Amino acid sequence: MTEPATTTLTEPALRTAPKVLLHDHLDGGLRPGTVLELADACGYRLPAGTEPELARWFRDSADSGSLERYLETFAHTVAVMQTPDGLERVARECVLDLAADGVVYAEVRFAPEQHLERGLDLDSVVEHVLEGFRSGESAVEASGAQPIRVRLLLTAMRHAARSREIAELTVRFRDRGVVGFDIAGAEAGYPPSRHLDAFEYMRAANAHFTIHAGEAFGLPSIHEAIAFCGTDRLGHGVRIVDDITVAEDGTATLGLLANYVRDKRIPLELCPSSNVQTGAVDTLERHPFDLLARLRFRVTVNTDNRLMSDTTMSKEMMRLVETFGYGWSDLERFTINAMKSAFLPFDQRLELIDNVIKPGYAVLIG
Ligand SMILES: O=c1[nH]cnc2c1ncn2[C@H]1C[C@H](O)[C@@H](CO)O1
Ligand SMILES: [Zn+2]
Repeated sequence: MTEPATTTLTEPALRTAPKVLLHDHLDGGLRPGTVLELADACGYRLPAGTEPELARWFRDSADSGSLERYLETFAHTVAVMQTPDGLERVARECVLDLAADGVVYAEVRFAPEQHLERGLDLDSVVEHVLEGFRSGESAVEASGAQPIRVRLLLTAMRHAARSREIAELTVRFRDRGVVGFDIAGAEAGYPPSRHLDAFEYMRAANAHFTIHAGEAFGLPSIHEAIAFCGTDRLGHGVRIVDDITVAEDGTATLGLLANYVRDKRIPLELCPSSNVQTGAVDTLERHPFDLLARLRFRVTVNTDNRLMSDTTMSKEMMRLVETFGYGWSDLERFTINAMKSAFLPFDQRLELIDNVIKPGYAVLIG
């Protein structure tokens, strides 16, 4: 009897592998064609008039080397997500696009406070997005494709002052598809401890949250997110590498904070392409992903903003494969890391690991 052969690791093969996505912004993942159509419908002026031009505009503008300038591009996606139809369509297409890429579980986030410009209130903004998710999930199921589960995280903008309200909104919707809370936006000058009462509220409610930290700003921001705010996960957290010294012979020495993050298995939501675009790292080759993976940090692979980075989960994984030489077993480990770190109840995480992820990679590994 011949051994089953290992499937060659190509991008099309990777699209068939079960993938888990923890860090993806709803307003960073629109289809360029949808941005154009929605802008047309509401009379909003965009910086480009055709799909390829607009796709390129987002990617090039996001390639700025600065988080602040990267974030400016979101004005154009947020502008077309102000109506029930706009929100539902974007949410539905997000689910369809992730499913087509082989994602089996995703936590997608957005900031409801940015979608009130045309009279919607916070609760209805969330309801429309959840409706779009449900519609997308049903369409995937009806098509006979591999099912996908998509849950929502609610983000508060760190420069604003609505985090407590958004934390309460998260808890209000906890049984209807919202599984966690986050803060995002420019990091420098807006430390996570500014939003302490929101995090204390979440902890008192036994509810989950993640914090964008250690992206544009270094260790102090990660320290605050963990020690003062009690975050469950780190959004990016890539600058934890500043607390690791690597000697010429390759031996790594971890500082107190890096040790704590590794000991406590605090998940790192790493977003390789986005990190290069915002200047959090110089190049993909110099991304600490591989060092952190070898040191057995709880690393996960994420897209951050599929439109701005012109990426997908399969592309992000393929870039890591090409840069660091990973094989199927590594990708399976990163996927299981992500599933273990999801804000779903434990039994559902286990079920996806045992019944979907492991069997999926077993076929590919051969
Ligand atoms: O990588 C990021 N860092 C900080 N903030 C971000 C990042 N990507 C997107 N955002 C912001 C811009 C969006 O409008 C907001 C909510 O999704 O979150
Ligand atoms: Zn992000």
